[in-house]
Amino acid sequence: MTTLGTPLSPHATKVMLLGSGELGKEVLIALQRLGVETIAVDRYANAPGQQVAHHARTITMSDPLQLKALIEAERPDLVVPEIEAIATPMLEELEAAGTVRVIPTARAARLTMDREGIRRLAAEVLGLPTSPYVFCDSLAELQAAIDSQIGYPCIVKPVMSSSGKGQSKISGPADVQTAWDYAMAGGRVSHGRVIVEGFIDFDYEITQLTVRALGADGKVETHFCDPIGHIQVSGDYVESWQPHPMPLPAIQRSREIAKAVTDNLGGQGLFGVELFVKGNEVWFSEVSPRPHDTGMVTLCTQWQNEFELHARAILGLPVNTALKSPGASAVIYGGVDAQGIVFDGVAEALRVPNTDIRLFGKPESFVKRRMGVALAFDADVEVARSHAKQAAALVKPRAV
Ligand SMILES: Nc1ncnc2c1ncn2[C@@H]1O[C@H](COP(=O)(O)OP(=O)(O)OP(=O)(O)O)[C@@H](O)[C@H]1O
Ligand SMILES: NCC(=O)N[C@@H]1O[C@H](COP(=O)([O-])[O-])[C@@H](O)[C@H]1O
Ligand SMILES: [Mg+2]
Repeated sequence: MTTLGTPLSPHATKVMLLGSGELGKEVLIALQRLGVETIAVDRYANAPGQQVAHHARTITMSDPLQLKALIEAERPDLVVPEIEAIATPMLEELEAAGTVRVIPTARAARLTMDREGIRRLAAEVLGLPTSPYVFCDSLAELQAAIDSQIGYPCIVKPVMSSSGKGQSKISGPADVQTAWDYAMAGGRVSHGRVIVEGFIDFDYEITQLTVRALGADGKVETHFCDPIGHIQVSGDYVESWQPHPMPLPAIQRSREIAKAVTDNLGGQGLFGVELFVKGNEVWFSEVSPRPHDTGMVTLCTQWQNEFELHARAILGLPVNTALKSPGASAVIYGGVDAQGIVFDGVAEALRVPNTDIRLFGKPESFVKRRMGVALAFDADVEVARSHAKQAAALVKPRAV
C-alpha cells in the first residue's frame, strides 16, 4: 500500500530533486499535484524547478560533503537525480546506510553518471550492440585508438558531459587536435578522459521511454511508451516527435534492448533509452535513468507525460503510457548571452494551430542554452512537426 502525506506537515512525503532544470521542474509539478513536499536543488539560484518547489537549495552537487550534509539535514523519503554530475558514490553510501532511497537506485545513478560505466555495462556485461569505442586519457591515446581500431569518421565526447557539450565529429586526421581541445573545454567536471566512438550511419534515432513501476502484486512491471523520433544538432536535441513510424521487428528489438538495460539498472522510475536504428538493426547509445529532453514532446502527446510517469512510478503508483495524440516538440534557444531576457512573439506562436509552449524561466540566457520548447499535436505527426517548428521560430528571445 502506498501512503502519501500532507506537504509542510510532520507526515509529508518529501522528495528531493538533485538538478532542477526544465525536466526537474515538470517532475516537481507532477509531484506537487500528488501532494508531495518538494525540495529543488541545483548549482545556481532560481533554477527553473526551484521556482515551483516548496524549498530551494543551492549547493555544489558534485561535492560529496555538501551533498551528504544537505540530505542529512532535509531527510527526504526519496532523492531523485535530475542531472549526471552528482557525487554518486556518496549517494551509494547513504543508500547503503539506509539514510535515503535514491531513484531509480544509487548504482544506476553512478553507472550513468559518466559514459564509461553505462557503456561498459551495456556492451561488455549485457552484450548489447553499440558503436565500437575506446576510452582515452590523452591526445596521443586518442590518435592511436583512431588509427588502430576506430577509424574515420568518429565521434569524440568527454566521459562526463550531456546535451552534446564538448562533443564533435572527426572526419579525418586534421580534426583530431580540435576535437580533443573541444572535449577538454566542454566536460562538466574536468576529467581529461574522452570516449571515441565509431560513427553509426543510422537511418534515424529514437528515444524509447521505458517505465519500471509497481503492479498490483507489488512487483515491478516494465511499460513502454511509443517511440520518440528526434533530430540532434551538435549532439543537442532540436526537434522530437511521437510516435516515430517503425517496422515491427525494429520496435521489438528496441524494447528488448531497453528491457535488458533497465532490468539491470533496476529500481522504479522512467528511463530514456537512446537507440540508433538502420532497417531492423538497432544499436544502444545511452540511457537516462530519468525523464529525457526529447521526451518533452509527451507534454502534448500522452495522457500521462514522462514527468507524471516518473512521479507515479517512484511513488509506487500505477502508470498508463497510452498515446493521446501524435505530436512534436521544437527547442527555443536563447540566441543571446544575457540575464533576464524577454520573449517577443509568444501570442503569434500560440496562434499556430494546436500549439503550446513552455518557457523554463532560466535566469541567464546563452546563445545555445535551451530556454523553452514549443509543442504541437496533430493527427498527422508531420503536420505537428511543422507547427512545432513554426511556433518555436516565432518566439524571439531578446536581451533588454
Ligand atoms: N557513435 C555515434 N554515431 C553516430 N551519431 C552519434 C554517435 N554518438 C552520438 N551521435 C549523435 O550525437 C547525439 C548526442 O550524443 P550523446 O547522446 O552521446 O550525447 P549527450 O551529450 O549525452 O547528449 P544528451 O545528454 O542530450 O543525451 C546522438 O543523439 C546522435 O545524434
Ligand atoms: N540532455 C540533458 C538535459 O536536457 N537536461 C536538462 O537540462 C538542464 C540543464 O540545463 P542548463 O545546462 O541550461 O543549465 C538539466 O537540469 C535538465 O533539466
Ligand atoms: Mg544522448
